[in-house]
Amino acid sequence: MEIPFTKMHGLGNSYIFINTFDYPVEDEKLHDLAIAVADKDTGIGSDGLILIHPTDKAEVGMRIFNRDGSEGKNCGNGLRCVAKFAYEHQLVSKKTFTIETKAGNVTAEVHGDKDYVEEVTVDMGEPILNRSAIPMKGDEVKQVVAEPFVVSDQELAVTTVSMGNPHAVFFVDDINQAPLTTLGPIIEKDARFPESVNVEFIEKVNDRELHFRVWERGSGVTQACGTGACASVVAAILNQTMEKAKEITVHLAGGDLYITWREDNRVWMRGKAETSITGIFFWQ
Ligand SMILES: N[C@@H](CCC[C@H](N)C(=O)O)C(=O)O
Repeated sequence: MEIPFTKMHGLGNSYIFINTFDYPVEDEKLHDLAIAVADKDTGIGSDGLILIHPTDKAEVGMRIFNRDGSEGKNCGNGLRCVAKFAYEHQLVSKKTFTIETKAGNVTAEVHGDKDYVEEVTVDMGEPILNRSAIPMKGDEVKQVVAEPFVVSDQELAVTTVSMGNPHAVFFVDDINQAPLTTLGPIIEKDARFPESVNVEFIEKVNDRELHFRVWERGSGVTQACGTGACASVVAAILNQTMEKAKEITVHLAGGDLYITWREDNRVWMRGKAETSITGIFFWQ
């Protein structure tokens, strides 16, 4: 198969995008295709695969597959890239439009023009906080905030947030010492999270800034995670270390995102999206 693709990234969180308006791909091939394109040696190299697809539920649809071929329900960096692609390729004509995800519809606004969209703002919707909806095992509570969490003999405190996909957020004193590659993969697969979990470590810099590192479910360490940055700001506010309705700058490994948890309970994200390669992927 010769598959036309575009490689895009949000702050270094990179995906291979296939425009299925022009090039439909059969469902049963997507798991293997995601693994194939993501492979840096025999494929293109990325954190996964994203389909930009037609839908009657929104102006454009997005499906995201992690590096291991598993499907995620949401992807903040992917959404900004899909919005940029859709506007620059004239799949949509207005600067504000809806995108369908497996976690529901979101509204995106592009900043720039048809030749070059530089930034995108996305209304990421309301965070989901009930333990059972994360999902996380244990007695039902409305919010899991700074709950004791022992893993590999270490006593941590976890705050969990779903942005349509599950996140476990941990505060650290020094982001450079965060146990990303040691505890990240263990927490991802911890039995308390029946659907696995994305793992974030955050360090508060001041009332308006956070340092952030992520171990993503299905992809491992990535340079950035948009839903993770939203979840981390919600977690910081739930822990009463930051305030609602103020824009927080999240410093990710690949750059900055600007996140606000508004008084109406919706989380807004603003940040860059970039195109790096277009080409043809040859797949046997
Ligand atoms: N990188 C993404 C999230 C991708 C999906 C995630 N790994 C999952 O399985 O939930 C983002 O920018 O949000």
